[in-house]
Amino acid sequence: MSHSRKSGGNSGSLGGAGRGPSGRGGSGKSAGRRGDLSEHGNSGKSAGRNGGRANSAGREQRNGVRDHGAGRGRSTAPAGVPVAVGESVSCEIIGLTHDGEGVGRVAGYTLFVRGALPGERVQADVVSVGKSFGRARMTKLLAAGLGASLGASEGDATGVEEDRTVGAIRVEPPCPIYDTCGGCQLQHMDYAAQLRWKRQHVIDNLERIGKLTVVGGRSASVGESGAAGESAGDMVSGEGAAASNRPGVIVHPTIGMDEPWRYRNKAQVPIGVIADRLVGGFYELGSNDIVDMDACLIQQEQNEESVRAVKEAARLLKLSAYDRTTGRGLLRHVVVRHSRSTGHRMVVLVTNGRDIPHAQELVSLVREQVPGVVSICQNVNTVSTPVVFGEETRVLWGEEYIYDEIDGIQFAISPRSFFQVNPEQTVRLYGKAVEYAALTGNETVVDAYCGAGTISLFLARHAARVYGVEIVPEAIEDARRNASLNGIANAEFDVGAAEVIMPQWQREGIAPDVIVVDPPRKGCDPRLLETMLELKPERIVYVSCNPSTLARDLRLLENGGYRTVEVQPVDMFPHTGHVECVIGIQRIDT
Ligand SMILES: C[S@@+](CC[C@H](N)C(=O)[O-])C[C@H]1O[C@@H](n2cnc3c(N)ncnc32)[C@H](O)[C@@H]1O
Repeated sequence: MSHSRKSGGNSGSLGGAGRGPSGRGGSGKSAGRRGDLSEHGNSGKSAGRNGGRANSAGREQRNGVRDHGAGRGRSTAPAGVPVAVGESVSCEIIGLTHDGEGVGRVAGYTLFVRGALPGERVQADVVSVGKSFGRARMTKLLAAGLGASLGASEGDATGVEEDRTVGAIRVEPPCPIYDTCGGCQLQHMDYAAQLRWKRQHVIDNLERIGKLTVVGGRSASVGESGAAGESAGDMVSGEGAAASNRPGVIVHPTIGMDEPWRYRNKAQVPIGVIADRLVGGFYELGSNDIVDMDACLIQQEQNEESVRAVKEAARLLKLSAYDRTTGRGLLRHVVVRHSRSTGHRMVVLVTNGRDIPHAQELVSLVREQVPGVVSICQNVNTVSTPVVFGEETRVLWGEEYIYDEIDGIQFAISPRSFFQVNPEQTVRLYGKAVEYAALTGNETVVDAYCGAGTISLFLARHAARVYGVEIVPEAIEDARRNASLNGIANAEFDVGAAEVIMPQWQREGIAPDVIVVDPPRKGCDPRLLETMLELKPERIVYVSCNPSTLARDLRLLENGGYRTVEVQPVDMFPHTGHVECVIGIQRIDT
């Protein structure tokens, strides 16, 4: 197909780009080891993980343990709510939210219980109550949860068989700071159970929000939308729901990792001050306080080493740390990347201002202490915002990017480019995307939300032509560089919002046979979905990091003449509540 085209569209910040464990929320290890029914309740540890700062009332009244309905809870509850703040209740846990809170029921009222797992019965202190749900923190495990509560087992390709697992699902989290760090949410859950829960979480969203019929699925029993505030359910009408003459959607077992630790190739570490000392680690669960941390079990060791080196150098040179409350201080974040395939490392200092005192000494110290470092960059961010990166990036020493390789394709990655953080699982994720695209070599393919062109280049090996669109200009520069680096001539890229660029392409006569979308957590823009329906590609492949927005978008596609054929969850972020999947979607009249 020939056409003339111009680049255009917005240049965006990376604010909406990030995904993966960024980590608020979490679950506690308060209630102890696998199979241990009663020993570990009421430990001081549980407080850090469970109620955050809002739970002092619960703590004060912990001795007033009682089953729901009797006792001395304070009557702060709205009318008709059967529990009160400070009350200790016993409840059954019937589900798990995406941020790792157990979903409990007390007399029909929903309590989100931090630290509790599906199938367990727990004692919990109520820390807040609202009209439709409340929050509690677990103080004691009363009865263990069994794997059967999580839906079908792994190894069951269709989801039709029932799970036969009866083992307890609670394990001792190996991380020593799991109680306080907000990075992981599921370390206290057996890994096989995590994989089953992730699949079930996808099914629940497809059924509840997408109104899809899933082979072997069950109706979602409890909505999480009220708590999470990010469910897409409200945006979907019941119209066109679950057309009964269509075959059900197959949701495959989650593809997990053989060794689900030390997988992250990128760390993004906030810097702050505790007792006049520069610290860096993660935000404490439910707060803006930074936990100083040198080791993280889901990070590649090389990243820990790089962050440690920067912190030590900054302390030695007496660089100031950014104070979020006053807006003063220099060093805001340290972002590091490591490539297992090339051994290359990148260090990015995100600073509140351009001038770095002793910049050359800093660079020398980092180079001495970080083997394999090929790129030391500075990104300037002077705005009071939770977004990590500012608009200006410059090289302090070495290259502008590092190289990585996935399945024989080389990638140059610059500081602000999105690049999947779990390289081992990325091969599986992209492999599925290519499989569901079912390319013969003759197709025109669009890759919307293409980042640094990663999926595009995988697709280009099997397609006639690939068009990628992405909102971050540097990522598109990377994508173009990556195409030429690999001698791939049949992929081209435009900068801009996919919902703006796609209609332009449509006017220019580009008619894709297959469209791949891989949006950020908020899902696809409605204008993009509309354009996709007008373009009528034979197949759509949706890569999603958020089952609720995925389900919302699938409903719109189904109403527009498409059928969701199969869903493959891939565990990109073990021990966190994040769930990634690839979806094969077919135009009904094909
Ligand atoms: C989940 S990432 C996927 C990147 C890529 N497919 C990959 O696997 O590396 C989502 C990407 O969408 C980009 N993005 C966010 N909003 C966008 C928009 N409206 N139009 C185009 N790209 C957008 C982000 O910058 C980010 O690179």
